[in-house]
Amino acid sequence: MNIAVYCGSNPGRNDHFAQAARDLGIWIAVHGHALVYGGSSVGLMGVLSSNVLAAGGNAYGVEPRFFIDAGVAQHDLTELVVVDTMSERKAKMIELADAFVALPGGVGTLEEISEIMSCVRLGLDVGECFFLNIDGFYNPLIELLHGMEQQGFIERGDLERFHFLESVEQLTRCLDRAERTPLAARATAAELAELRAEVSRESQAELEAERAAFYAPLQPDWAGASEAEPHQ
Ligand SMILES: C/C(=C\CNc1ncnc2c1ncn2[C@@H]1O[C@H](COP(=O)(O)O)[C@@H](O)[C@H]1O)CO
Repeated sequence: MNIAVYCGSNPGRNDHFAQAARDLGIWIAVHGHALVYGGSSVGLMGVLSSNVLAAGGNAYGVEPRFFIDAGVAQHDLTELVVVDTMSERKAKMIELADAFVALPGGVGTLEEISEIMSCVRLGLDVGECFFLNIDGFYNPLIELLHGMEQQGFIERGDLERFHFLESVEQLTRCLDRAERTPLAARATAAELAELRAEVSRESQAELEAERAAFYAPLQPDWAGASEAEPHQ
């Protein structure tokens, strides 16, 4: 599956964000998926893509020419698709991807995932829309969406199609399930809540083992330094 990930061009101030980008990148590679992303080497985008590549996965960048000229494109991508405008980039990423994930980020991330939310709401069947809500980063957006529903701007059914997950473990379970489920029969938020409850210590241990196996051949000092406390 081609997984589009939108995230900050800055790393943010919470180390859990980079840890999540790293874990998601490794998971994408180890599980034979491909990353579709904005193509930059900076911030969380850089952490994510470099970990996909380092773990032997495929990463497709879609980068406007002016960012390449500014020197922020990631090196050694599987393919760098060069476009002229930000609008072209968004359209190309939608064309290439089967599922869409927003990690923490700034207004660029919000703009990109908002287009996906809008497509999902209009029933355009672009693919499922996930938010990685690390340490409650997206809680204000959840609140805003509920406010929109209460004020009659969106329907409860719309809300249920935007999936907010609290950890990489929960997200990857849902991505696995999205891959196996025909678009028309994909999960509602209630079903995903049930699935979240099922996420066991075993799946966390599995991810930890994958990460440990990946880092084992590397320098022990920076492998250790990169292992922050697991987040939940
Ligand atoms: C290259 C310049 C400044 C460095 N800033 C960025 N570099 C690369 N990509 C960026 C930059 N700023 C925004 N983006 C794009 O927006 C999305 C994420 O943005 P967010 O606002 O950080 O969430 C992502 O698609 C980036 O491509 C000087 O021109």
